[in-house]
Formats: sequence, structure tokens, C-alpha cells
Amino acid sequence: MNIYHNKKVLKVEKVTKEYNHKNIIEDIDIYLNQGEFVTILGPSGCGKSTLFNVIAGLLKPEQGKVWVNENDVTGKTGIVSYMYQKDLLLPWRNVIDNGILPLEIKGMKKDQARQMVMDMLPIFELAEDGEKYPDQLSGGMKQRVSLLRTYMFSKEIMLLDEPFGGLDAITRLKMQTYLLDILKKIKGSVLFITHDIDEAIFLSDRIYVITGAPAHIVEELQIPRKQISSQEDILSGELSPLRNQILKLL
Ligand SMILES: Nc1ncnc2c1ncn2[C@@H]1O[C@H](COP(=O)(O)OP(=O)(O)OP(=O)(O)O)[C@@H](O)[C@H]1O
Repeated sequence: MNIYHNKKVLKVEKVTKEYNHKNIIEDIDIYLNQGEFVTILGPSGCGKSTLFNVIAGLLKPEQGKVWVNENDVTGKTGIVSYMYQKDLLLPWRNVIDNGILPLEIKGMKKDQARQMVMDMLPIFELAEDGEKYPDQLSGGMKQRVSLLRTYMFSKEIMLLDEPFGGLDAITRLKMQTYLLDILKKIKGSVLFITHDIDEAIFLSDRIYVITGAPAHIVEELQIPRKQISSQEDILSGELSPLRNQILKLL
């Protein structure tokens, strides 16, 4: 995303989480600056979603703390927004009424919530689709609705857990570009999960590589954003040392 500030909006400090007395993630220290795009890159099953569940307050860690804007939010839900790989749209609600769900839960009147969502539709490239139902949408459109709904929940910090994992390769590439365009307009801070190295390099300002059992952060990498203007750049010779470095870590 390129333009971000050095204000830490999220800090994860020495977090350890176990299942059945076995550590799954251990001693995780990460942070997210305001407006920054940071990816947690790691192999399938290593514990990335567990980390997100701790950050979202859905799981309490055995050790460590989660801070949002310097407030201790460990084990508290409702502060950061969380988008899953599966779109989880309600099939009986149209795009607008799916989008207003988080606002309704917060107690906002339906008319006001609908207006807020309608105002955002063009940004999410859904200007013509507000009245459509999920079964009338393509996979990429469904993920844009999910992203819109995630944004309506909390504009400040968004956790995106493999949001493009279920899409075909071409739609996935298109969605990566959409996501960067949308983020330029809404100026959110994003923590993103993927196990796709090229996706991580294309989207991120910074990458944490997580691996091992228990999973821990093995490397933090700053991405040379100036060298990346399109997905083709990822395959250029200049970035191949970075890709190889990540491959060796995983
Ligand atoms: N509720 C649970 N009880 C016990 N073990 C669990 C539970 N949830 C996850 N695990 C285990 O914790 C480990 C990490 O799972 P997690 O879903 O966090 O990994 P992940 O990196 O997000 O995987 P993927 O990329 O496949 O989504 C796995 O071995 C999983 O089986």
C-alpha cells in the first residue's frame, strides 16, 4: 500500500496458544502500523488462523497480550474485523442487506445502515449489484461483498484470512489488484494470511514468515514496494532472490 504511518495500531506481544496442552503457536511478536499491509505467510496447518482467532479475541492465549491502540484487548471481541476464506454471506439477503449486518448488530437503524452501505458500493466495485442475491454473484463479487461487510464492522484494523483461497487463479489475481485499489481509497490497516508467496509479495508492505511446530515467526521482511507495480514484476529477476529466501524459510 506504500503510504503508512509509524503509529502502531496493533501489537501482539509474546503470544502462546495451546490446544490439548500442546503449544500450537509460541512467543509470537508482531505489529501493524496505521495504513500498513502486513502478511503472515506460512504453510497450511501451522497455526495462522489460531493466531488470528487470538487477535480477534475469539481465543484467549495461554501467554501474551494483544494491544489495539495501546489498549489491552486480549480476549475481547468486536474490536478488529475478521474476514474468513469462505464468504459466509446470508443467501436470503441481497448485497446491501448482507453489508449492513455488522451495523445492525451494533444497533444502527436499517435505513441509515443501508444508506451507509450504498455509499460504499462503488468503492467495492459493486455499484450495480446492491439488489442482487449471493447466488447471482460470481466468486470474486461475493468476496468483495464480504470485504465490504468486514469493512463495515471495523474500518480501522481488518484481519483477512486467506480471502482469495477458494477462487480460481485468474479471479484471484484480479482480486489482489481490486484489494489494493480498495485499500488506497479506504486507508485501512490490514493483517493478511496466505500461504502463497507471490500473493504475499505483491500485496504487502511487510511479511512475517511463520513456521515450525509450535509455529513461531522465523523472519520479518520489508518488501521493496517501489519495484512492484503489477503482478508480472513479482516474476522479474530483481525479486527472485526475495522469493528464494522465503522458499528456503518454509
Ligand atoms: N479447536 C481446536 N482444537 C484442537 N486443535 C486445533 C483446533 N483448531 C485448530 N487446531 C489445530 O491447530 C493447528 C493449527 O491450525 P490453524 O487452523 O490455526 O492453522 P492454519 O495455519 O490457519 O492452517 P490453514 O492454512 O490450513 O488454514 C492444526 O494442527 C489444527 O489441527
